[in-house]
Amino acid sequence: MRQILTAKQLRAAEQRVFDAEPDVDLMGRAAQAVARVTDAVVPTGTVLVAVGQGNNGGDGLFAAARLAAHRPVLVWLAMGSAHEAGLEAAVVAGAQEVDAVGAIKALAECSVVVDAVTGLGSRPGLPAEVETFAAACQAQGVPVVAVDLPSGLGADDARVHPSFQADHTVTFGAPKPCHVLNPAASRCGVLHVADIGIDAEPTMLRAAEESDIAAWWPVPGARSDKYSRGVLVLDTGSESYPGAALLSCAGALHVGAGMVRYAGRAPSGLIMSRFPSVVIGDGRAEATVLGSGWGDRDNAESRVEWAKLHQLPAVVDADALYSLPSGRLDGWLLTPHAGELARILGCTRAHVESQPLECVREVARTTGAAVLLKGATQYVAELSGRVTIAVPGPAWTARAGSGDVLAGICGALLASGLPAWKAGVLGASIQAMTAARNPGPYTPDELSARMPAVIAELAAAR
Ligand SMILES: NC(=O)C1=CN([C@@H]2O[C@H](COP(=O)(O)OP(=O)(O)OC[C@H]3O[C@@H](n4cnc5c(N)ncnc54)[C@H](O)[C@@H]3O)[C@@H](O)[C@H]2O)[C@@H](O)CC1
Repeated sequence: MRQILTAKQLRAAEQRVFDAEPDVDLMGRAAQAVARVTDAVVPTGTVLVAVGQGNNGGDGLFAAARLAAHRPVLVWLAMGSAHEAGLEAAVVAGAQEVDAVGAIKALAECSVVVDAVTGLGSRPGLPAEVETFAAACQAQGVPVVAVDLPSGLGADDARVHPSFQADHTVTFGAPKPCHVLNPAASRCGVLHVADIGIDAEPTMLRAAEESDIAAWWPVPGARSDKYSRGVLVLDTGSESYPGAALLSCAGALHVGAGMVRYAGRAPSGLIMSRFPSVVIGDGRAEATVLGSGWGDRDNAESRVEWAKLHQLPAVVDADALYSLPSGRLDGWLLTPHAGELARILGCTRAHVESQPLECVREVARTTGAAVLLKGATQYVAELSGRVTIAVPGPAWTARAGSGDVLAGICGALLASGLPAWKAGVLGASIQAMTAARNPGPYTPDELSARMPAVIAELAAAR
């Protein structure tokens, strides 16, 4: 599990290191990591280091000094002044200074640019000259290694602003929100988290890794049976949208539900012809899935209320999200995408996309349910405000039907006895991981059929 630290938290962690060891050279360690990644990404040719006036520029200058020992290095003091000791070290090592015009001209011969204009202290956006330079790097296809974060982004911000588009970003101690929240994360390229001796303490924002998914996956044991593995009732699909019923069955069955009952309105013959192990009708169950493919169902409220009355943990998806019963929904998992979350909150989709953490936490706080916000980055918020980001995957899954499969997956995991937040994180992650291992435009049901192999791989790795 990776802890994600805000700029303030990282600075506090840094201060603890300085308090314990006042002479520690964190900047030297940061510079070493930047130089190492730069050499690994583009081993030869001229390096152009764009430098700002703060400590991020200092990292860049000490990295320039290291690089100048074995390859040509140019430095551009983009904000006029710069970290004095860093500049001296770079010049002594042989780095050549260029001005703004020289920096743009030099791009034609450079093999890599190091962006050390701003880091943790970054205000969003760039001065015009730097913005022109950043655009020129991209237009000319010169690879960019960003120090801590692509200058122009805000460390704690999901939004994009005029910024560098990095191919690689070297950050220190722990990822910051901009490295994991989209769309900002899409400006970071490959993220390298360098250990410079700063410890990341547990925070309210963290990112799950494949090892977590392997450790948490509910693998049956010698004494397991269909009931102990969990019975799931699917109330999904409708006459208008029978496909959603099939897709939720596919999701639930392919991640190992002990038993799936189908109690929705799609024709039972259709379900049986595709999934003969499904039992038709209500009955004993440990969890239910509501809403996928309901369309404009007339008794939506009463069906959702029914689950609450029977204290049946529910995955609430799609249209059922607008029929939530009053009171706390402890143990439930809501699975909205950004548009659905916006409708629940009464705000715009753009607002949800620019403030995903705040929005997903708000719905978890007001309902008591865990909330899985689906999208390019998938967040699971709990009542406590803790947010776990699921393992990311490729955009191949961004298509109709993926959400129906995901609801079935999460339902099976909920029925197995997992807490709702964990069912959400595991469900979103297994779909993403399966897509990553099977790149291509597989349909959501085809992809679900490949999940058992991924789950077997995870189980074998424990
Ligand atoms: N905090 C830590 O634990 C460590 C920090 N280090 C480095 O220090 C950095 C933080 O240093 P600082 O606090 O000096 O902050 P920055 O170096 O990020 O930037 C602060 C300076 O940039 C200017 N600035 C802010 N936004 C700007 C913008 N959009 N365009 C142009 N100029 C802008 C500010 O006026 C200020 O002078 C980190 O990102 C990292 O690179 C490392 O040396 C190692 C450890």
